[in-house]
Amino acid sequence: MSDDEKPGWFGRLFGRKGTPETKPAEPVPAEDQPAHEAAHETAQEPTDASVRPDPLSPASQSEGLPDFATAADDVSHVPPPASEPAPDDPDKNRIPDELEGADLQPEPQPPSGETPQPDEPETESVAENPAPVAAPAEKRNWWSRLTGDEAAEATPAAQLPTEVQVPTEVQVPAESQAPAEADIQPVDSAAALASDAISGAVEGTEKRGWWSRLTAGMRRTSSALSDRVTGLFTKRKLDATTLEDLEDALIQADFGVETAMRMSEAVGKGRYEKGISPDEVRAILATEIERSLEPVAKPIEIDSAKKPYVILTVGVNGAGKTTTIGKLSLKFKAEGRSVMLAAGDTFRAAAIEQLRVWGDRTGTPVISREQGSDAAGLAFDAFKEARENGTDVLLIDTAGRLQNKAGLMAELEKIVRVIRKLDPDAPHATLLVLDATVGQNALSQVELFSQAAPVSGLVMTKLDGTARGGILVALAAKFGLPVHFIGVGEGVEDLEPFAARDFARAITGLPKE
Ligand SMILES: Nc1nc2c(ncn2[C@@H]2O[C@H](COP(=O)(O)OP(=O)(O)OP(=O)(O)O)[C@@H](O)[C@H]2O)c(=O)[nH]1
Repeated sequence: MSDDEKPGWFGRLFGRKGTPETKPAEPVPAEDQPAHEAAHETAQEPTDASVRPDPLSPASQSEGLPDFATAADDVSHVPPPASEPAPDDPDKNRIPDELEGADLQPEPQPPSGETPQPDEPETESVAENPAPVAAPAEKRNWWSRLTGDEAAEATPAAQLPTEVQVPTEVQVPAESQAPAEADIQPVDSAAALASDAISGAVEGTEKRGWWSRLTAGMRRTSSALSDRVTGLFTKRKLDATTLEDLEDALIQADFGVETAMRMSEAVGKGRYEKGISPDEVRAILATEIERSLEPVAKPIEIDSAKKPYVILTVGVNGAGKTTTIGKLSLKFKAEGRSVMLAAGDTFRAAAIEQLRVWGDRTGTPVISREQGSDAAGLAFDAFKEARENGTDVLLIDTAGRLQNKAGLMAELEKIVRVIRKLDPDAPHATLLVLDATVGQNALSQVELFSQAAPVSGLVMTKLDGTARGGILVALAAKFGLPVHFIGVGEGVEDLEPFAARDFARAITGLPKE
């Protein structure tokens, strides 16, 4: 069979040759979307269809399958956003009246002691030089502590099939507040989470370089891919069947149909009926992957003329937003920048707690309010305070939300509208945090989050929890959005700026150049 006759993935699926993949859709800027007037939202969530963009053809073979995230049950009771605040009231260091109490109505979790005063937001400033973190008596990973399973090494996500992976949610009672002292021991799951991530770095218990972390983190994907390549190309001449099998292996690793076809064609070019070694194939794949990723591997650039440089983080539940903010705050501080955190995930007590602990441990001020406060108002006040303090970077956390829930996405639009009352260019960066273990669902997350917020870059977490790390290449091919950071573990050193060559070599199992 010649090159031309070789059917692609769809061709083999439907018995046709070379069916082209659906043309990628451009992410839609929030400004181009009809304004969701939050006050007009009803408590009833619209159906998926009402928020999907223009009927797109399936972007992948997994589209149309159940959304992995719809199994989550912690968002259905979030009420719609309400009206906007008055931005022209500069002296109020609290939620503007128009916003006060009008937004999230979480499940009641009354604190055990005093009732927080809505007009006096809890604003925590932590000393710039935190005490060293105490060594935990026994270092176990988060999942094993949560489950009590000593043997558990893999993350929960790593143990579930892609389609049903719903990130672990741990509800922490509101009364579990983090003490202000810097030498605290974790008092709850959220605190433990942040504490573990930081303590690994502070104590230097795992002093490994990034390449070692990256290759270890990518091992599930690289082993699966490498094994297939070895199996396919050892002592075999290259023919159409071998290339089809390679294409299938690449699709299984979530590279996307179009990219998989392009990569297998690159391997086959001029080599039909000749021998090719597995290492040569890996090298060709690595070159193709690097070529795809090079244009999107862009570091985040903090414009120091903007004080603060406002970074909004968005994403679905459990994608790793809060953890990423904690890790980024350490990086920015290490660069000599002053940082402030805004606990805009006002929906989940554990998330507020988690960010406070990150703040305590990294010596970063955290603006937080009681659970259920209005997130847009909090973001507005944090921005104002950071500006008054001359803070370099303000990182705003937001509640996890499913990309197909219109009410929650409208709330995100509201946060953006509200902070733009202080600076029309804000947020200066909007990072969409994507959990690699969700596979092809990440494509729809990019599309739909881009409609609610001006997504300017991606952070991909949990590449260590999946054998389908090729999704990053599929995302690059489809959207071309900058990839700023990738995460390969829970530790603070497991998030690093994205480098195309390193990633390409790690995912194909090649040594560092
Ligand atoms: N294995 C692994 N786990 C990660 C990574 N990044 C984050 N996590 C874990 O993912 C879990 C969820 O992270 P969070 O930061 O709480 O996620 P979130 O997006 O803020 O969650 P919500 O508040 O529910 O929206 C935590 O257990 C993190 O430690 C990563 O790169 N690898």
